[in-house]
Amino acid sequence: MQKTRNFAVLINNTSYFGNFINQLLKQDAIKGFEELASKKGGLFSRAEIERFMDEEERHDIKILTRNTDQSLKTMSSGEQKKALLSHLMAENNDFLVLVNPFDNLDVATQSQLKDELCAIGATKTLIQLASRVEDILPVMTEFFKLDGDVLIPYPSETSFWEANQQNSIQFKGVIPPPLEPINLEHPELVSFEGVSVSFDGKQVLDRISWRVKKGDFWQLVGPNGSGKTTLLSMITGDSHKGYGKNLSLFGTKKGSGESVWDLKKKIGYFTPAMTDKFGGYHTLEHMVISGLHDSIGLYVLPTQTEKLLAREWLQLLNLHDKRDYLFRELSAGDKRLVMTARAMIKHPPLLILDEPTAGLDDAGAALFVALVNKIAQESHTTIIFVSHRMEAGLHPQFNYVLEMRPNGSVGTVIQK
Ligand SMILES: Nc1ncnc2c1ncn2[C@@H]1O[C@H](COP(=O)(O)OP(=O)(O)OP(=O)(O)O)[C@@H](O)[C@H]1O
Repeated sequence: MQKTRNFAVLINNTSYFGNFINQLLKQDAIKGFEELASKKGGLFSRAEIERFMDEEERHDIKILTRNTDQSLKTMSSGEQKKALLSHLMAENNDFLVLVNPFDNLDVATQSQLKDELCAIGATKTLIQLASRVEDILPVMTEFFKLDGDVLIPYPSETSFWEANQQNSIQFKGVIPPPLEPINLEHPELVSFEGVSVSFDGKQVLDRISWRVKKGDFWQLVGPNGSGKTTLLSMITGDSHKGYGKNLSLFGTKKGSGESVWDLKKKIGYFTPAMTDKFGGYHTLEHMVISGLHDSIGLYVLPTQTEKLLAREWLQLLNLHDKRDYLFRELSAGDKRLVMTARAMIKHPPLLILDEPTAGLDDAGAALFVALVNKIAQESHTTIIFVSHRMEAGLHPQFNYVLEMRPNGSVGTVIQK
């Protein structure tokens, strides 16, 4: 029997992969992929999950979650991906296009999905678009790179790997200081003491005790569905689950006076979803300055001092030449650097980065990690970095590891 041909397509933050995917799914003939013309394909991607989520929320149409009462939105990333994959398999497609299939997944779920995809790839053609070379499935037989909208074929697997090695990256310059430092009296920013959380009678977190102090650098790690987002949303005030629990933020017991707005002033927050639905018709300069006004995008005239500070940040990020570009014109990697500068410009006591490298290519992730390490070294800001992937090169002082148990996740501190 002839071996199935599977196609790896390396993408980076300047690849126009939307067009390529549309052509594949419209059954057009694409050079190098001719055998797929007139075949039926399915799409396995984050955007597809979001499309189904929209269907549920706006039109009340449950497709991926037909067999459960839970909504797609409240499922963990792993649960959402499983639901999409079984839907695609039931559709009996001839081929599947996978877009960064392992993003947002913890190590164990990644490895399960990897096994499942390799098994599928033995009989069904896979086209894997990958931003990270380490994600490329071992069943791939054909290798391409998508540069802008140009598909570059590699004559062999070896030539592909040789051409795509990574080098380490450094920033030049220092982290610009804040306009007005925010002074905190209390040395402890976050203190969970035996906090448990349940949803619909099912316990998700079991007696969490976690203390985060001034200047700490933490990585929060845990499998999909272990409760990382739930923990973070109690800190940022986006979940009411923290009230009535033994949780103190910046020295004040949650629910005893401080408004969510007061809390948000002390926290810089970034997660890639923040800009997914954002039009981005603001210049880079205004985006960075907007962090001083707690908005995304600037809706007031900036002062000269604010402009000077934004200039320093953009110079550090090597984006000063693009200061008048619109945010939407940037690559995904550059957008995240700008959003981090925006979150960091006032040097908040706490900076939370929720899966900030998901979907970035190797170069983009390495640059992002270098910026976070630099912020940790050169500022007094406490960092909580959430990521499933042990980012090569990230230097946290501690890991807070959530481990799933039948009665909810328990947490362990690991000093690095
Ligand atoms: N509002 C909600 N209603 C019902 N269940 C919920 C709700 N929010 C979260 N859950 C459930 O709680 C568990 C923990 O979810 P959470 O999103 O905090 O995990 P996570 O570690 O952030 O996952 P991931 O890494 O996939 O994002 C999951 O089983 C999820 O389905």
